[in-house]
Formats: sequence, C-alpha cells, structure tokens
Amino acid sequence: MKAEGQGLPSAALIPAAGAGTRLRLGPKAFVEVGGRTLLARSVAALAPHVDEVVVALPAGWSLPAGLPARSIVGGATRQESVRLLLEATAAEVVLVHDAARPFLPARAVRALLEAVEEVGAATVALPVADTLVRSEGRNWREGVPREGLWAVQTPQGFRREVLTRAHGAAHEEGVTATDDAGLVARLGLPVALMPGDARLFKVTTPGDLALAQALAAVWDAEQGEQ
Ligand SMILES: Nc1ccn([C@@H]2O[C@H](COP(=O)(O)OP(=O)(O)OP(=O)(O)O)[C@@H](O)[C@H]2O)c(=O)n1
Ligand SMILES: C[C@](O)(CO)[C@H](O)COP(=O)(O)O
Repeated sequence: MKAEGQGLPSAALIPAAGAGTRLRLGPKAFVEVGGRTLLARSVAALAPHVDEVVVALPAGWSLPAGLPARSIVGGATRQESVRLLLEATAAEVVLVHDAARPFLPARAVRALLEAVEEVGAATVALPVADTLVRSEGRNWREGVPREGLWAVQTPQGFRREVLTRAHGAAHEEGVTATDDAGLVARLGLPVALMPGDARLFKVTTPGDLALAQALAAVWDAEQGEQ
C-alpha cells in the first residue's frame, strides 16, 4: 500500500464480476496467465499506489487467499458493479480498473493520479491507429475519419464526488455507458486523456488470452528488474 499520510485517501476499485462469456472459460478474473490470475495481477499492480483495494466478484466466488484486497458481490452489469464498489469505499480518490487488463504499468497509474488531482477525472487511452469503417453486414461505403479518436482503456481515476454524481445521474436516468469516464463526460465535466499502453489490452477473446500468455513471461521478467 502507499505510504501513510501521502495524498488524499484513495482506493482501487476492480470490477471482476463478469461471466467471461466471450472467453468461454468461466469468470475471467480467475483465468491464469503465466501462473497468476488476471485478478491477482491487477490487484498487485494497483495495491502499492492506494490505501485500499476493493474487488467486485461474481456471487458465490471468494477472493483468493493472500490478495491485499477485500471483496463485495458485483452487479448484473459492469456499470452496476462499479456503482456498488463506489458505495463500498469512503476514499476521496478512486481508480477503477478492469480485472481483465492484467498488464498495468506503474507509470500509467502515477500519471493518472496526478491528472485526477488536477482535473478531477482522467482515463488512459491510445490514439486509434487502424482504419475505421462502419458496416452493417459485409458491405461498407465510407470509412470513419480516425482523427481525434481514442481507444479508451482502464484504469480511470476520479475524485469521489465526480464519479458519485456521474453514476447517480446515470442510475436515475436509466443511462448506460461502456465505461465510467463516459458517464462523467456526458455531464459536461472534463476528463483528461493520459497516455495508455499497448500492453494494457483487455483480455476479452481467446486470441487476447493467447497474446497475454505470450506476454506474461516478458512482463514478469521486466517487473522483476524494476
Ligand atoms: N456484471 C459485470 C460485468 C463485468 N464486470 C467486469 O468488468 C470488466 C470488463 O468487462 P468484460 O471484459 O466485458 O468482462 P466480462 O463481462 O466477464 O466478459 P463478457 O462480456 O465476454 O462476458 C471485467 O473485469 C469484468 O469482470 C463486472 O465487474 N461485473
Ligand atoms: C471499460 C472498458 O474496458 C474501457 O475500454 C470497456 O468499455 C469495457 O467494455 P466491456 O464490453 O464491458 O468489456
């Protein structure tokens, strides 16, 4: 955990309650790469930077022994799991991070925390590098200009009151978004975009898992050197 008395009380909130439908190996947070679960890797990456780590798990699942975290039961959607996590902490600064993104550089966490202090809300993201098209079925006529488009990753960081307001408004209005920064942005509040990392990809499909298996040994060796 971070040094006592350093900065505002902070928490890492890890939604890990998904079913892993696209990966087809059961709840994804418990899938292993390089001998450690996705969840253990995400917790270990965040714990040194915050005062506490809270994880949302699927009903009936427990936190593996030895993880520096506590758990709650998640909701039916990612958005609901994050709302429940937020209710479960009193921290003034919260970092929300998908359990399914196991390779999280410390540099990204530090940059995010600084941006939250300055702006109130921030997310890591990468500029889109591929050509984009909108298609219904096989045929498409026009590409989508990619200038100004970003692929948003996690972690995302917020002052507590900002995220509470965003989730409260979404809940009341029945609005859903694919991430928490989106819920803040729709209120017209600023969200800083901080440099993400190609290795921060989300393990979503079997192809992603193969990539993660290949990366794990290199990643672990690099972390050992730091
Ligand atoms: N009800 C849910 C759904 C998702 N998540 C979490 O949100 C993150 C991103 O979601 P995703 O990659 O979509 O995970 P799953 O929902 O497990 O995947 P799928 O959509 O393929 O079932 C994951 O860490 C997942 O565990 C959650 O906490 N609660
Ligand atoms: C939150 C997120 O990881 C940001 O890119 C993403 O939106 C989650 O999407 P999912 O379909 O719930 O995995």
